[in-house]
Amino acid sequence: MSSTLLPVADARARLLRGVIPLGAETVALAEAFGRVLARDLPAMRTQPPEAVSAMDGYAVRAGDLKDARTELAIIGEIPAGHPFSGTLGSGQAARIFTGGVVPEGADTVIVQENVTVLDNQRILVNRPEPRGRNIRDAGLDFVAGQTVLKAGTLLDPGALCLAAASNHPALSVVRKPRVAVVATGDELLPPGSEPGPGQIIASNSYGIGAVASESGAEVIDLGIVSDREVELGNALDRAAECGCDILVTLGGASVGDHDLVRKVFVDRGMKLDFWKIAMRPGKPLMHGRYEAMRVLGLPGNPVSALVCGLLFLKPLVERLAGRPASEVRATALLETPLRANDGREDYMRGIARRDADGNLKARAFDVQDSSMISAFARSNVLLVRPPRAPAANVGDPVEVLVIKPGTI
Ligand SMILES: Nc1nc2c(c(=O)[nH]1)N[C@H]1C(S)=C(S)[C@@H](COP(=O)(O)OP(=O)(O)OC[C@H]3O[C@@H](n4cnc5c(N)ncnc54)[C@H](O)[C@@H]3O)O[C@H]1N2
Ligand code: MOO
Repeated sequence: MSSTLLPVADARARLLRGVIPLGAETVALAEAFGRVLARDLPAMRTQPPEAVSAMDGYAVRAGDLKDARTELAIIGEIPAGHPFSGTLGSGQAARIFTGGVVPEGADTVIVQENVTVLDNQRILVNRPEPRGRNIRDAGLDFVAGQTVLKAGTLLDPGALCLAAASNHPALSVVRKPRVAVVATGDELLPPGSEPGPGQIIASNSYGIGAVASESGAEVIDLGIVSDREVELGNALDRAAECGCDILVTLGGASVGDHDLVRKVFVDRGMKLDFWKIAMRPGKPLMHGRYEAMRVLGLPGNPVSALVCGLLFLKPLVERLAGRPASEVRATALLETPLRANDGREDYMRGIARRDADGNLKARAFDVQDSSMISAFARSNVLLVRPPRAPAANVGDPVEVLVIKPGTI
C-alpha cells in the first residue's frame, strides 16, 4: 500500500516549487525585529560623520611629540556633540572625550592615562604616540550611499542597530505570511473547558500556531469547527476572506466517514495537489490551492500535526517570509537499536545528547504513538528513518532532525 504514497522529499519539493517571498510593506524600526528586508538598504549618512576621538584624552599634533615628554598648552574642551571651532596650532592640545570631533590641526589623541596635568592650562605628554592614534576616521563604519544591508537580510539586533545608525526610521520588509489555523472535530473543546463524555481539549492549534509564528507568520486562529460540511466550508470562506496566504486545517484528513476536509474543499473548488504521503506520523497530509490561498491539511493526531508542521508548514512560511530555511539536521550514533522500517519515512521522537567525548548520541522513545504529546514535548530530536531502512544497532549512525537546537 505504501508504494502508492508520495515520498516525503517529493511532497516537500512540490509544496515549495516556485514559492517566492511575498511583497513588501513598510514598518517602523521598532516593529522590524525578526522581519526580512525587502530591498537593499543604503546608508543615509556617513558614520562617523567626521574624524572623532576613540578615547577620553587630548587631541594633539603628532609632530609636536618628538621628545620623550612634551609640554603642551590646552586651548579648549571637546565633548561629544560639541565640536571645537578653532584650529590647533603647534605646541597646543585640546581636551577631548570619546566621540568628540577631532579639531582642525590635530591628528592624534593621547589617552589621558598617558598625560600628567600640570595645571588647568598645561599638560605633560608622557610618551610620544604615532600619528592617527585613537582617531576614528570619517566613514570608518559606513559612508552615505553605501549598501549597508542587502535585501533578504533577517533583521536581527545587529542589523537593526545598523539600519537605525544609517538614519532609517522605517524599513521596507517582506510582508508576513498570514496563516489561518482551524481545528476540526466534534470532540474538541478549547483549553479551560469541562469536557463531557468523549470530548477532549483541542491542543494542536497552539503548537501549530507557534510553529507558524516562529517561522515568521502572522497567525489567525479560526477556532474549532465541527465535522459538518457547512462549517468546514465556512472556515474555507473565512480564511479566503481574511486574505490568508495559508489555511491550515487540523484533523479530518484521513479516510473515516467524518474526515471531510478534502471532500468539502475539493467540492468548493480547491485544486488538490497531493494527499497522503509516505511518512509516519503524518500519512494523511494534504496540500491544495484555493484561489490565492494554499491549503495545508494536517492530520488530527497531535504528534502527526506537529511533525507535519515542522516538515511542511515551517519551510513554506519561511520561504514566503523571505527567511532562510532554518531546519537543522545532524548525524548521531544510536544508543538503542531500531527495528527495520517499512515503506513510510519515519520521524521518531527521541533524545539526543553529547557524550563526554563530544559525540552526538540519540535514542528513540520505546512508544511512538502519534497521539502522545508528552513524548513529543520531551524530545529534542526526531530520528529520521528512511523507507525500508534495515534494522540498526547501537553505535550505527542515524540522521536526526533537531527540534530544540539549543539543547545539543
Ligand atoms: N482506516 C484508517 N484509519 C486511519 C488511517 C488510515 O490510513 N486508515 N490513518 C490514521 C492516521 S496515520 C492518522 S494520522 C489519523 C489522522 O486522521 P485525521 O486527520 O482524520 O484526524 P482525526 O480523526 O480528526 O483525529 C485524530 C485524533 O486526533 C485528535 N485530534 C484531532 N484534532 C485535534 C486537535 N486539534 N487537538 C488535539 N487532538 C486532536 C482526535 O480526537 C483523534 O483522536 O487517522 C488514522 N486513521
Ligand atoms: O500518520 Mo498517522 O500520523 O501515523 O498517526
